[in-house]
Amino acid sequence: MASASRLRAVRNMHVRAISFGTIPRIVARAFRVPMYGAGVGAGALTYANYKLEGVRTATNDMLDSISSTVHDGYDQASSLLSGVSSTLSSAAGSIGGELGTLADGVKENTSGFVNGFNEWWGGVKFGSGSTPSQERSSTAPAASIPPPPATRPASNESSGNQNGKGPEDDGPLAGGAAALAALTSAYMNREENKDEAEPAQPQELLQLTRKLIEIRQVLMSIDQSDALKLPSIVVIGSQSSGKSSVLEAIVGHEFLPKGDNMVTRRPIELTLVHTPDDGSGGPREYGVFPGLGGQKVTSFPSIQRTLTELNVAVPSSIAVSSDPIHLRIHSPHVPDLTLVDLPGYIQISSMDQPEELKDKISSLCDRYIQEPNIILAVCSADVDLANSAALRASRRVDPMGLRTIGVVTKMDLVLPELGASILKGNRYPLHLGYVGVVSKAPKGPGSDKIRHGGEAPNITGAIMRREEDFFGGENARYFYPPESSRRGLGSGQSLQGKVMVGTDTLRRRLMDVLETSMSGSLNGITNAVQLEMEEANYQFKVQYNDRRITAESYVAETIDALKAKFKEYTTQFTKPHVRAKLRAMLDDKVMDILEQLYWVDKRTEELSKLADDRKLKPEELASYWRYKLDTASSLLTKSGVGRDSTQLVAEGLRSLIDSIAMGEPFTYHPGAAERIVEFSHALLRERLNLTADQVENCIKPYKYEVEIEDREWDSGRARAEQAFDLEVARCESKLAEIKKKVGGAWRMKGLLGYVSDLEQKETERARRRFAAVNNSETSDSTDQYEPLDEPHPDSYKYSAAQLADAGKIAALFSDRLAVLKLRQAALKSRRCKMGPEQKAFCPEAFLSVVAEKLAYTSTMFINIELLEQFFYQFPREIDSRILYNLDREEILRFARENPVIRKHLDLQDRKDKLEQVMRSLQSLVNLRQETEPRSSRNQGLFTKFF
Ligand SMILES: Nc1nc2c(ncn2[C@@H]2O[C@H](COP(=O)(O)OP(=O)(O)OP(=O)(O)O)[C@@H](O)[C@H]2O)c(=O)[nH]1
Repeated sequence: MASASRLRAVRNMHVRAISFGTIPRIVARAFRVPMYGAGVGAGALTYANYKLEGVRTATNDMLDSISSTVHDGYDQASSLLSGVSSTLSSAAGSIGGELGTLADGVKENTSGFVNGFNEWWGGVKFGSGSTPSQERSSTAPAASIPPPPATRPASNESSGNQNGKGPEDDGPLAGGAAALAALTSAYMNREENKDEAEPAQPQELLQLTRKLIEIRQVLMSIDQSDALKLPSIVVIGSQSSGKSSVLEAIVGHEFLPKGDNMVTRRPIELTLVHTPDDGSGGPREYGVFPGLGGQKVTSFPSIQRTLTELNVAVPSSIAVSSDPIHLRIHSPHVPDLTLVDLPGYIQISSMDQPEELKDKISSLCDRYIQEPNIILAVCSADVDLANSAALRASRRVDPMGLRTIGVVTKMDLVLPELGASILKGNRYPLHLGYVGVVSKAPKGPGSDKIRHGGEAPNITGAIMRREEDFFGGENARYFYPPESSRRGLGSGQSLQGKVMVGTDTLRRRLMDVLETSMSGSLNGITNAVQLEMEEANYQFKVQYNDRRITAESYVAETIDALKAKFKEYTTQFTKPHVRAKLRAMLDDKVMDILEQLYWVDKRTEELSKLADDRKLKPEELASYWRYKLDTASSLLTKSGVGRDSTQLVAEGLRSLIDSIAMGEPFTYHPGAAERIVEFSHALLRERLNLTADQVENCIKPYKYEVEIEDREWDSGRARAEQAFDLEVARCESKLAEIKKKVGGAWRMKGLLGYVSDLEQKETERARRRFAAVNNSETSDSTDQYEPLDEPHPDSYKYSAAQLADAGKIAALFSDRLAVLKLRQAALKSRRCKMGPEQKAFCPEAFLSVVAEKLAYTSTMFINIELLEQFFYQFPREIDSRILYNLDREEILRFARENPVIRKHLDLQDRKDKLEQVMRSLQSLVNLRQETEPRSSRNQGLFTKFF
């Protein structure tokens, strides 16, 4: 039997793994009608508001104009500021009459105002005009913080002033101021009657800013290059200087991360979108995190929580990340602004912070304070400005202070006279000036509400009241210079003597500066976008021949291609193909059975001789051989053919699907590939048992009786012959291989003799051992037998064990070849050709016929129960589980997984967005050209501030 198992090992060396080797491997302002010409009809208060704005604008524009005139005469800003007084008084005299006319006109009616304004407009030299909004000034503190009672003119005092003189007494400029005061009073009364929470929000303002903010967002989504950057306001300051409080005061809600352990770890890019209440009942105020799915977050405490989580997610070992958090806040109470909150400058790192943290924060801030951004340098009033990290940083990049606004927080913590002197900016002058605020969020019933999960109230009103209390009353004399001082402006006081206070003033200041800055960037950005757009169009033409694609079309094409590939490969599963595969599997089984029952049986030679006996009738053949044939037939039919054949076909299908899922383009879509494999395998699992049972049932009859026709016998015998030819050829080639290895025929012969001797000696040893065990007297006889091993001529080249192994294998192949040739001859004998009744003489032919019948029947049922079902269901499952199951986001993600498609989509998207931005910019440029005097075009940001 040892020999039998060795022979099986030899046979298995020839058994090719049954596999489907042929399965491929790849199985913006609607430029508001200029406010001066805007329709006025919304009632006296609105009307007064307009006038106030107009007069305020006119007054400030006059000053700007004067300063521009002065500027024309002086090269340096510092010379302007020191030399302005004489020029200013003469300039004031020359335009005072016009302003008086204007103020009178204001008192009369709207058209009077417009006419007066137009007169003034025409009369004043615009050395530095710019957009209508640029000509507007927001630097009038009186508009935001009501003048103190002592100085606040009552409405019936509107024609008077502090000295009890009429406007005429003090000249036209004072007259204008009186008109301004009267309107201020009316305006403030109106403001006081308004919803506390709602700050003064000139609805006509900032359309340009809004459009450019929209454009900025589009540009940011396609390019981070400096050429395509529009300005933003960057908030810098030392830790705890009050940056967050200022931003929250502007927004009107507490929403920024708070905590002791440096909770601002990432830049927060904040876009405020003024969204008037549309009366639809939807949320009036909400935040949107574009990076987190773009859902509306209507609760400011939730926004705060999200921001805190996103910040503290930065590991303390890194402490600061440059990856910005984008947040949009929509509210009827916010202006259109873009702001960036940055981590506060620190002096020294604490124990749990990296040592280089100070430098990291500094370089992060440095990246943001580059042009064209506006720097909001937040300094605490109770800390000497000389120690302000924010001012130091801004000076490095903006030495002239042309794009830096100083915000002095915590004004309540210093004496008012000290606070006012800081705001005058004499020590560290900034052209955009300093604004003093008291922006600490009030604690009150609102806080409790938040703590209990309620909606947070708007804090703007409370902050404004607190600021009014602080900057008004007794302290007003420091922050609101008396009228004589204001007039003093005209008699030579420095512009720097003006102080700006209050969060609302700051808000307006920011709106104005940002708008002016944006407006100044208009031409530059338009040119840059034009260039980028042309380049993108060119690339799109060259690379893709203007062929547009969509993520949806890519998904659809991919699915179609998948189905087509699947269909193509299914041709390998036609019935003849499947039958051939099953036949190959069963033929292999037949060989195993023959080997097991015949080839290792010494009497097989005898069977071959009996076949030559012409007189011997089949029924006369010894029952031994007939019984052997029945056993062989049972082994074949009862070997689990149903399961094995179904498994084989299912494996083929699995390999097919796997090869498709692993091939292009699914190499880019591992998620989809996994899903395809998953559901297809599940489908196969579902069908496997059912099909196997069906097949097993259908082949059941063959387990008991196999009827064979002559025709079937002939082809069975022919196939058996072929199988034997192949087996003989394999044995011969194997022997030739060994012969070559050992060094030729005679050496081979010697080796076989050597092995034969060894076997004989082994047999002798076994015999002696057996005798020794049976005979106690010769108990030590195992040691007595002489050593039988004799050296082989090749033993100097190979070890005895190697020689023995090679020899044994050679002997096995040699024996196998002998028996195969014997049976080959029998198959070709006359008896075997006679027909199926000779089956006991020719078991090879009989088993071949049975294998063919099993393969045929199995194929038929596998085709019906497995293949047809799978081929029908697979394409439908692809549709339902992949195509129809993807939402828009998933489709986009799927398409972008393919780098080729991603590149195509990115360029197409870039081209489209640049074209869209270009259209918006072009309409803004056109509108500006239509609405502006030729001389006032193309002015930069800072011209008006000189
Ligand atoms: N008295 C007073 N306290 C203020 C004022 N503004 C802010 N604070 C307080 O100053 C502390 C720091 O204010 P924040 O706004 O958190 O300062 P910050 O610069 O954002 O701090 P970091 O984000 O840690 O850098 C808080 O306790 C505020 O309540 C103010 O105008 N007056």
